[in-house]
Amino acid sequence: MDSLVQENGDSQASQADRQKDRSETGAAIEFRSVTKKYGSHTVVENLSLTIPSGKITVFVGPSGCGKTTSLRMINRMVEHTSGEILVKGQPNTESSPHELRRSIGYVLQQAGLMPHRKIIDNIATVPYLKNVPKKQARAQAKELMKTVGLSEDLANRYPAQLSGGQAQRVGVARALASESDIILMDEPFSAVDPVVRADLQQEILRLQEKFHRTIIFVTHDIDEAIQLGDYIAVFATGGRLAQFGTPEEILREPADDFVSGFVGRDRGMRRLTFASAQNLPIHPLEAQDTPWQKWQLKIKDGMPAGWETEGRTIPGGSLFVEGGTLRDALDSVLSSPSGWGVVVDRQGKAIGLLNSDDVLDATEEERYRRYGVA
Ligand SMILES: Nc1ncnc2c1ncn2[C@@H]1O[C@H](COP(=O)(O)OP(=O)(O)OP(=O)(O)O)[C@@H](O)[C@H]1O
Repeated sequence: MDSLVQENGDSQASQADRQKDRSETGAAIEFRSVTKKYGSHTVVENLSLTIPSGKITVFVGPSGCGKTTSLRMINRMVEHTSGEILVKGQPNTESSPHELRRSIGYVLQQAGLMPHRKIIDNIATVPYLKNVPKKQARAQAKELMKTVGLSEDLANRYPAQLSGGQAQRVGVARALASESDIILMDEPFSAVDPVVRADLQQEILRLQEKFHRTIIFVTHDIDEAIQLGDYIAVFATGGRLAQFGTPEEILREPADDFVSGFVGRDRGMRRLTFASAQNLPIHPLEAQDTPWQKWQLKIKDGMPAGWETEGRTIPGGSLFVEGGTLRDALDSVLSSPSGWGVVVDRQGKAIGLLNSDDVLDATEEERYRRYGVA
């Protein structure tokens, strides 16, 4: 298993500890020296990787680096050339591709819904195949529609009558209906616009808190990987696993130039995603409300409604939802026209203000805590 976290600069001891943790929580899937070739072309090279149960593991990397191939080898949609893939401890070659596909949920980029079947029947596909009585399967599918935030009114529509985001929710509901504890997701949100995508990402995190499935999620977007992954496997061109670790580990200590290039120049900003903003002082809303200040926060029905200056109202910046990260806090002060970040509660009501000096000091403290030097 040395290649699991190869070259990532961690001490051998901490690698061993992490590996131990994974085996204690149970490995859902294990790739053992797996290679995939098409003719003489190697698309996945000697992949060794342990995917822990009940967590989201993201495969990320540039186009053509073998992420989808690696995902598909799990349920034998693609057969590996050499090595071994264990699914819950059993070599996947011991089950037929047919069995594997029924027992492992799969969500595709275009949701992969059957166009001539109603939404409810699309969701109930696997239960039908398993001979669950139709009435029961449909009742369960309706429940799942609620779970993934879809209105029951959509049950009798056809896939072409849904938006991209709704179709993806149906895809997720269908994967949950299979009651599989392993779900493969291949770029499921790449075809929807950024706002819907952010909603769907939140939905996955919410569902995961409830269901604790083993999710393997493919994306080429490092931000999506950081947002969703408990663990991230970074693939490099040529089907090589460049690094495996938590998002924080990968941002803090990229294993090589390829990984550091891939995680990007603004990885310092991304790292703030893992720093809590809980110690930041929240100033009262009145703090900026002084005659000598140019800006005044407008509030309507308790919600922030922009900043007023010299008789003009200017839309506010991003809001800092209480309990957010240091990255959210920094964004709220940088994007606010007044330089004050607006703190809201979970219902969106304005409850206070962040001061930019406090936030910048906190980013310095975070660096100090991490590296031990100012
Ligand atoms: N059936 C096939 N026959 C030959 N080559 C293939 C086949 N399927 C995939 N490949 C090649 O294998 C490599 C890896 O493809 P794969 O789809 O796994 O990459 P990926 O990292 O998922 O890329 P993307 O993000 O673009 O989907 C690519 O060079 C691709 O052209």
